[in-house]
Amino acid sequence: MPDSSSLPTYRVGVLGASGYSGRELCALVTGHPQLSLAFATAHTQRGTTLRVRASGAVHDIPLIGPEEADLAGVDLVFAALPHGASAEWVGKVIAAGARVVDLSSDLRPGHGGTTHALPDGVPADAPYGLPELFRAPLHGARVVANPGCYATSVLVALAPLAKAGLIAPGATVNIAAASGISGAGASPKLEYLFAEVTENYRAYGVGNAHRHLFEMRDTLSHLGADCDLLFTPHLLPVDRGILSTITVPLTRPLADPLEPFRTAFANEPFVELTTGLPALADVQHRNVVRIGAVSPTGMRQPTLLVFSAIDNLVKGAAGQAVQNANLMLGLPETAGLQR
Ligand SMILES: NC(=O)C1=CN([C@@H]2O[C@H](COP(=O)(O)OP(=O)(O)OC[C@H]3O[C@@H](n4cnc5c(N)ncnc54)[C@H](OP(=O)(O)O)[C@@H]3O)[C@@H](O)[C@H]2O)C=CC1
Ligand SMILES: CC(=O)N[C@@H](CCC(=O)OP(=O)(O)O)C(=O)O
Repeated sequence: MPDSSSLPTYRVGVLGASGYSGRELCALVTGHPQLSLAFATAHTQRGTTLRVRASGAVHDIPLIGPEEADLAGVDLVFAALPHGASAEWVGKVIAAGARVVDLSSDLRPGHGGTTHALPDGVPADAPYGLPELFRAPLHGARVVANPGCYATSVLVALAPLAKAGLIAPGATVNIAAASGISGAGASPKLEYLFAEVTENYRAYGVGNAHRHLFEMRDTLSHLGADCDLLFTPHLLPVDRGILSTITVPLTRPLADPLEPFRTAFANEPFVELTTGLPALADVQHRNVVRIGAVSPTGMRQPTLLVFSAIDNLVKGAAGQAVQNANLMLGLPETAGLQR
């Protein structure tokens, strides 16, 4: 790895810095050896200050309106804006000549199931920023679609099985995933208030109604899987983290349930395998996917249970966005990221 003092420094901006992903991005950028934060924007919270901790110090960052941001004066912009609002700003960043990582679903495969036309100049086929599966197109890319948080946890867990032809054709892969409340964004909605979520646990988006199914299906079929997905997200009363429990009907039994993952991820800095079971506490504040697998007994159909844990705000959002930015800018992929 090159000595970081010999690498250039890049100016970056964060759109949506007052949101949960945006705050995490500001902290990561502030602590990154090769990135310098040129601007951070907010919508209703413009004019206020964001306090982040990075490199052992507290930093106060002024939040400006997005219209005031000098898009042409930066090398790269992170767009951490709501779906729908994001594509318009991605178009403005591209027109200003900067690179952009979009954290919303607007540019992802299947566009989160929406049919809205993208603004002029915004590519409908931006590289999907899941480096562990599709690294090559990210090197030097100008626009990258950062994956959804659930999709990251599920796709990293299923890709090795899909690529090895291990998922039984025509079978249903059952995904039960639980997310911390920060996954819903800094929303003032009643259903996310403390008194509603604490001491509680419930499913939502049931019946394959969640927008992440589009990017999961698209990606898995691209990797050669021919299966149905049954995806049921749940709301867990913790701040951050996603645990996905995935039941996979196999084409053949596996002597070592982790073998496909050891082969696929031998050299991946941000994938961890465990012979035990991954837990949220293992991954919070870290840019990792932690995977465990078990072969259940008493099944007629060969089956694998895969468990995948991530921090939704780090590997599921801001950390993955910085990992993508590192690749886009030609920096070491791990620069500025906690493993
Ligand atoms: N939370 C998560 O775990 C993940 C989120 N994502 C995606 O990242 C994006 C950001 O998510 P998250 O951080 O949760 O969202 P938040 O709701 O927490 O934050 C949204 C941000 O966008 C700003 N904003 C809202 N509307 C507009 C607008 N019309 N124009 C300009 N700025 C606006 C808000 O400003 P203000 O607060 O000042 O009003 C805020 O800074 C979303 O697309 C989300 O789906 C992706 C993966 C995981
Ligand atoms: C708990 C919770 O509500 N989570 C969000 C997922 C957030 C995310 O990663 O996805 P997007 O970038 O596609 O919004 C949800 O289910 O909509």
